[in-house]
Amino acid sequence: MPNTDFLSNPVFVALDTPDLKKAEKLATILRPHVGGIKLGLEFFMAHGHYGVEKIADQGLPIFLDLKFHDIPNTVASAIEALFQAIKSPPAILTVHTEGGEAMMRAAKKAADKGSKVVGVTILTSLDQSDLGVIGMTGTPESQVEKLARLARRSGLDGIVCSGEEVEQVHEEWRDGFFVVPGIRPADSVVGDQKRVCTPADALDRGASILVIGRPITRADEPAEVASAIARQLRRK
Ligand SMILES: O=c1ccn([C@@H]2O[C@H](COP(=O)(O)O)[C@@H](O)[C@H]2O)c(=O)[nH]1
Repeated sequence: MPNTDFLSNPVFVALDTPDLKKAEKLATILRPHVGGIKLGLEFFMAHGHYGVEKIADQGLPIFLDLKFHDIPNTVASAIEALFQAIKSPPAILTVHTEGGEAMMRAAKKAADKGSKVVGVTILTSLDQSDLGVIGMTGTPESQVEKLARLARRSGLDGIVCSGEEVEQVHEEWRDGFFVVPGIRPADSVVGDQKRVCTPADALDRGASILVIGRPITRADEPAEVASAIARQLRRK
């Protein structure tokens, strides 16, 4: 069974690097200060399930953020292949909600061996004007609400959304699991994120876990930043 012991510290640090040694070093120094580790496409492309297992050996729950988006058969087969290859299933997996209901159902069924499956709604790097350019009408909030309903109806465990929408969605889906990236402690560099929120605000609004990458991993002292965030969240 996957390690889901992340409720004591809701911070999942995103180790977004293709460098296995660097990821292992960061995992080692951050392990006492975070609740889990998020690995994404650039790490998986470079090291596959072998790399995921190396990081999982450090004992923290793994959120494998591969954002599956394809037809139902392909997504289900990809998840089954992952589960056959990997020693133990990741605690959390992602699919794109825009893949539709049948795809989400197939993903959840394939992942039934123990991973939570959450649906990515509107990426936190997009704002209202970006949605207009790709032909989406409505605000990010209204799109996220609509996609959250679809994810829930499709049997997913929860969604990925920004701190700007999580309160509203949590009101409607009380037992949903809400993953919130786009987290920026006050004064940190926003970079390519557009819908951002501080760690404390995201938690107050109903986030289940917070995904934090560069504000921690690119700090001069990553462990100090992670530990300060954990202390701040514990005081709440
Ligand atoms: O909407 C989304 C979905 C996923 N992410 C991922 O979260 C981290 C954020 O990293 P930062 O360095 O803290 O910006 C990254 O791995 C993304 O792939 C997201 O940002 N937004």
